[in-house]
Amino acid sequence: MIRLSNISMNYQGKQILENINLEIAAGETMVIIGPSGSGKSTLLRLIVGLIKPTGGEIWIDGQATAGLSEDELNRIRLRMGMVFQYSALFDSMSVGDNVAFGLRQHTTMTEAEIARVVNRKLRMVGLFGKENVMPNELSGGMKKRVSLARAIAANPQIVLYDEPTAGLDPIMSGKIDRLITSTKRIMGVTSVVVTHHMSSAFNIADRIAMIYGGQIIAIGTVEEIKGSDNPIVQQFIHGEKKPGLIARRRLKAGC
Ligand SMILES: Nc1ncnc2c1ncn2[C@@H]1O[C@H](COP(=O)(O)OP(=O)(O)OP(=O)(O)O)[C@@H](O)[C@H]1O
Repeated sequence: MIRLSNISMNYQGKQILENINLEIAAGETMVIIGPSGSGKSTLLRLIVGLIKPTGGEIWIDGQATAGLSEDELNRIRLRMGMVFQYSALFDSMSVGDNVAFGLRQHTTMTEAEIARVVNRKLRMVGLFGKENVMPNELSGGMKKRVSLARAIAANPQIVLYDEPTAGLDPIMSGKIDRLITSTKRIMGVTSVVVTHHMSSAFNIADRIAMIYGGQIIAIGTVEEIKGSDNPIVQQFIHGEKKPGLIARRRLKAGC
């Protein structure tokens, strides 16, 4: 389980997140939506421990992360895998070496064991036999899948996805959505997914949280979010421009 308690985050005095409270149950897929710059990626980086909050506490499986030693934090990080925006593969390494990277760094597995895991994870994401291909030979969708294979190589309990379908066509986006869902089903992972694609959000989410103005302004199941009476949420999920401005006008006009 992931619990954020009164999380705040400032960058150079600019408040990005303010008193965020969020609980994500084990095995749940939580999708985070919100306008560009609202702090969605920041939230993921806080959960994975790449940055520290300026206020509040983060709990992973009942353990508060503040005050832990670097060793203890590393043990928690090993239970998480992250699929970064733009895939973030190492261009000079083959697909197989990219997937093996964390296993070589953080485990005592033999090369033969690592090769078996790489093989299995590439099969899971539909890239069986692509170990020796270099990243620059792959399409954007294939890179995302390698990135997912790398994220799940060490059998994490939590997988964080930063815009996994950005820049992909609808067919490949659908494929990635199904992979996120099958990874949850097969491995039982807890997933946190940041996306701009509402169709993806609706396909994969157990619950959706919307960040706006540094706060979570709505949280609920797909049906609850679709039926939200918050005009900002409605404008965002229907893709209208300038949600804040239009919403304020509508609220003023009482419609
Ligand atoms: N390291 C940093 N230093 C200073 N400001 C930062 C840093 N990282 C993010 N920000 C700022 O924090 C705000 C939130 O950024 P973040 O990337 O979390 O938003 P986002 O909702 O994920 O945006 P997008 O949907 O465009 O990816 C932005 O205004 C961004 O410029």
